[in-house]
Amino acid sequence: MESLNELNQVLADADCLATQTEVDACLDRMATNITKGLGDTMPLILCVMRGGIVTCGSLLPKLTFPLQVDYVHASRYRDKDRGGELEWSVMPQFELKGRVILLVDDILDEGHTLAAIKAHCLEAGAASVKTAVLVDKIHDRRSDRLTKADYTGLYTPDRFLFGAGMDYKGFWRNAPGIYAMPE
Ligand SMILES: O=P(O)(O)OC[C@H]1O[C@H](OP(=O)(O)OP(=O)(O)O)[C@H](O)[C@@H]1O
Ligand code: HPA
Repeated sequence: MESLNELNQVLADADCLATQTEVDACLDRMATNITKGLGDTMPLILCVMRGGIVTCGSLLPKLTFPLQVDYVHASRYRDKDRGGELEWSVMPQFELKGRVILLVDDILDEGHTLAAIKAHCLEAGAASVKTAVLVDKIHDRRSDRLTKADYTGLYTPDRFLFGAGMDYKGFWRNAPGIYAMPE
């Protein structure tokens, strides 16, 4: 386990790529576009735990139309900075058949996580599955199963990020804004 000093130093040494004010502006834009696209579909919002909790929790009060909320828990990084096999811990509990679904996550990195969850929802009979991410990381390792999200907050360079739901070794999901580890 990292020490308190080490974790405080991580934040102090990191580069802030987006302040909380900038993140909030991105969330406002996303909410406007989601409302335009899904406002009359009574969608089921699926929060992708754990990273999606901050983006989803921040977006929900900005979506002023009827919707339902559930979550999935799937992880492929755990506390590491490289992705592995996707491990599902919790499947959605709501019936997915016939539903318009919006998957909400913190980051689209290589794309395997959202691609797999989207495929699961479609196999379960969802009418359509859209994706919303706060961050899209720019690089050439993106899975061709999901090259871009339907709703994106902002784009970042290919650096290890934390804050706004994204973790550094399990910590700092709560950091206000988006931070990159020093290069
Ligand atoms: O596009 P990908 O390369 O698949 O990576 C994106 C996923 O990685 C992170 O989850 P992680 O596996 O770290 O679990 P967490 O949500 O518990 O942090 C993040 O929250 C996304 O769900
Ligand atoms: O850059 C990242 N930071 C934290 N979690 C992540 N999951 C995928 N990419 C990242």
